[in-house]
Amino acid sequence: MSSEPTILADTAPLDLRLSDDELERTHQHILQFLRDVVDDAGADGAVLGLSGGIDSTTVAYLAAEAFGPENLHGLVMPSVVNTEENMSDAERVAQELGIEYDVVEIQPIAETVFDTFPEAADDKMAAGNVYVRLRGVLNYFVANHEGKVVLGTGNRAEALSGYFTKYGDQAVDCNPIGNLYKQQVRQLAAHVGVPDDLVTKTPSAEMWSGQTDEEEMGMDYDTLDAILALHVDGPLSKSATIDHLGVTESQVDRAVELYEKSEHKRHMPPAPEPLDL
Ligand SMILES: Nc1ncnc2c1ncn2[C@@H]1O[C@H](COP(=O)(O)OP(=O)(O)OC[C@H]2O[C@@H]([n+]3cccc(C(=O)O)c3)[C@H](O)[C@@H]2O)[C@@H](O)[C@H]1O
Ligand SMILES: Nc1ncnc2c1ncn2[C@@H]1O[C@H](COP(=O)(O)OP(=O)(O)OP(=O)(O)O)[C@@H](O)[C@H]1O
Ligand SMILES: [Mg+2]
Repeated sequence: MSSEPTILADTAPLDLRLSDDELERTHQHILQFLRDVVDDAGADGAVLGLSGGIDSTTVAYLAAEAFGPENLHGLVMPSVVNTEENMSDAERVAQELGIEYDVVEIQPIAETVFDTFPEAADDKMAAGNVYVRLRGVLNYFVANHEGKVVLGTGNRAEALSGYFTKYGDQAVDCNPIGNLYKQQVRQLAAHVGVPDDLVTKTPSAEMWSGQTDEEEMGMDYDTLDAILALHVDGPLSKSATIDHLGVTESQVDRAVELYEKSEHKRHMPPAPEPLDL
């Protein structure tokens, strides 16, 4: 007997989208969250990296609304792995919102790092993580100097699947959209006025040329969101999840694998238990 569900195989993935009322309440809740983060830190606004992708664009729109565009500083940080389209979209976002922004070419900095261990530089994952971590260094360089906090752009699907670089794009002071699954981020993006072409753009971590999140993770975000929400983050068993969503066993296994392998990224680094000395 095949383990592939037949009756439910063509059903749409679980729709996690919020109602209009829920969406607006979420919007206001995040605005208040952002104001509280800045106030509690006694900060003079915030810094964030702008990639031209939906997550950073949505956070930029929310932050500009929460505490004013004059208090937001965007950093666009291109290297050889970024497309010109994404980098010009990132600048377009900053210009549209009227926020201060700088374009910082990080390729020369990355080359200095790569020269230290040339064999590691040929490892696309290790090298890709260098770009991500360098952006974190620059975000904090500016934040320290300007008395600002660093805004994260991670969403719930990324957090649960560990789809981020440890101490790279994870190195932030708060995650305003951290409770939202990717499909909810898309919904909120449209709600706050993010241009359509950015809402529908294919998600990419851009750690190497041509990378797409969905190809690397092995499924589209709607499917990943749904498996995470129902099974990893929710009450359904594996077989019930397969039946309910019409997904394959290997897709559920893959989502669980991503979750379990990244457990270490969701905790402070452990130290040995205190000894009874
Ligand atoms: N069990 C364990 N306990 C404690 N530490 C453990 C560990 N396993 C690995 N580690 C440590 O973690 C390191 C691996 O983690 P890490 O350095 O993060 O690297 P890794 O998880 O291998 O790669 C990052 C992943 O996140 C994706 N990403 C990154 C950045 C942005 C985005 C995006 O969506 O924009 C996506 C990227 O495409 C890739 O799939 C190991 O080298 C080791 O130091
Ligand atoms: N070239 C870049 N310049 C500045 N910041 C960047 C750049 N690339 C990535 N980032 C930062 O790293 C974050 C994580 O990247 P990620 O790809 O997950 O988000 P995104 O690009 O905003 O959206 P999407 O996931 O849809 O591509 C970005 O939101 C952004 O803050
Ligand atoms: Mg991206």
